[in-house]
Amino acid sequence: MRDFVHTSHAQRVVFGAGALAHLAREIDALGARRALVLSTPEQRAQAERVAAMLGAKAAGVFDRAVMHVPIETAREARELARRLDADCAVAIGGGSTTGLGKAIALDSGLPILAIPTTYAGSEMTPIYGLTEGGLKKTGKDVRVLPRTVIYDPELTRTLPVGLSVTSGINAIAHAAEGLYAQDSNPVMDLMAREGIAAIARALPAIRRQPDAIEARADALYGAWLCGSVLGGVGMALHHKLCHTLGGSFSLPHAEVHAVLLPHAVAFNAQAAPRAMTDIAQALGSATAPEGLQALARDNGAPVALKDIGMREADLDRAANLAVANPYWNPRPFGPAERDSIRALLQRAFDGDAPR
Ligand SMILES: NC(=O)C1=CN([C@@H]2O[C@H](COP(=O)(O)OP(=O)(O)OC[C@H]3O[C@@H](n4cnc5c(N)ncnc54)[C@H](OP(=O)(O)O)[C@@H]3O)[C@@H](O)[C@H]2O)C=CC1
Ligand SMILES: O=C(O)/C=C\C(=O)CC(=O)O
Repeated sequence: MRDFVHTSHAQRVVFGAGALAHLAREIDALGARRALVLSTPEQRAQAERVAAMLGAKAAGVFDRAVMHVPIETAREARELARRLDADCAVAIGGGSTTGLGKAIALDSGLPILAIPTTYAGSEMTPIYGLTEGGLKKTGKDVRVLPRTVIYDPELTRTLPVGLSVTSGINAIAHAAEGLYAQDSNPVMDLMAREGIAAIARALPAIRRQPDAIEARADALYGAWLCGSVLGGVGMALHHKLCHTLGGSFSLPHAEVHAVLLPHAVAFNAQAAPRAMTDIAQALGSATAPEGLQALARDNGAPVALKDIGMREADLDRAANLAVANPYWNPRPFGPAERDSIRALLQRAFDGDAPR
């Protein structure tokens, strides 16, 4: 048994088909009076339904959430929360909406109740992202950690199959990197293995029948576990590459995770053999990188950066950016490994097998 330190986060999780019905009870349990409901513009109708469920406890709806939380949007939402005298925020949607809630909490300490409708996992982490002047910055602050999370698989039935698959792999990425994180521990490892296995069995079932509630529940359960791993331990090479390509080249978040994960894991294979065994076993595959690429390909997700908007001419700059300020990784990837990272990105660009 390794020595380890584990910090538990205080969060309340309400899980189950139809769990949204407990929303008003959960607002009371938070000790809040007036909730600002957050959503993307496209999910406004759903946010209004949530506000209607809250009745007098709803302070209003702010429907401007977009990916990567532009600072201007965060400021507008903070100001509205102040003007409406909201004492909590309800974020219903994917990681973009949760991220907006976090931006409000970072400034004001307002408690967040998150109702995730994708598998991104942000609701379980104290990590926030903010984009200012075209640059995305991430940080950690326990104030942004949602206090309550309502996981209702009914709300994910409408998530398109393509997004379900890439978002599920986004969640798996948290667990995979958690297994080789510098500060990994046996509790996080358990959650990571179980989370990967739950999502790996859910995605083919969702592809066959997108509104199958059992499969949707499995995927959301997996997202909870994998998100908890991201919230509990550090990120490594894979997340660094995704943040570089998402933040500086505007590639779509979940898709970039789906394409890069097999390649980042292959890069780390020799440095993290125990994690490789765990990932492969959870996927039921011969090796971790093969299993991850097969999970994407067999379920119709993209496997090449060239298919999700990356320009080959930008690969050099992407490699430079990624190695300039590296995250800890079991196999270091600073400026001295720049050519290996450039080669990894080329394989991911072409959709080659990971190695
Ligand atoms: N801080 C953290 O710990 C983490 C942060 N993130 C951040 O979260 C963002 C990505 O999150 P992600 O969830 O992938 O992206 P979004 O929240 O942008 O959601 C992706 C898409 O899913 C659609 N959608 C969401 N729920 C449903 C549903 N139930 N039915 C139909 N469509 C739905 C949205 O549609 P529409 O636009 O119509 O609403 C949107 O187009 C990034 O900014 C990333 O950095 C991700 C993981 C962890
Ligand atoms: O890459 C991820 O899925 C995890 C973390 C982030 O996206 C950080 C953020 O909130 O921008």
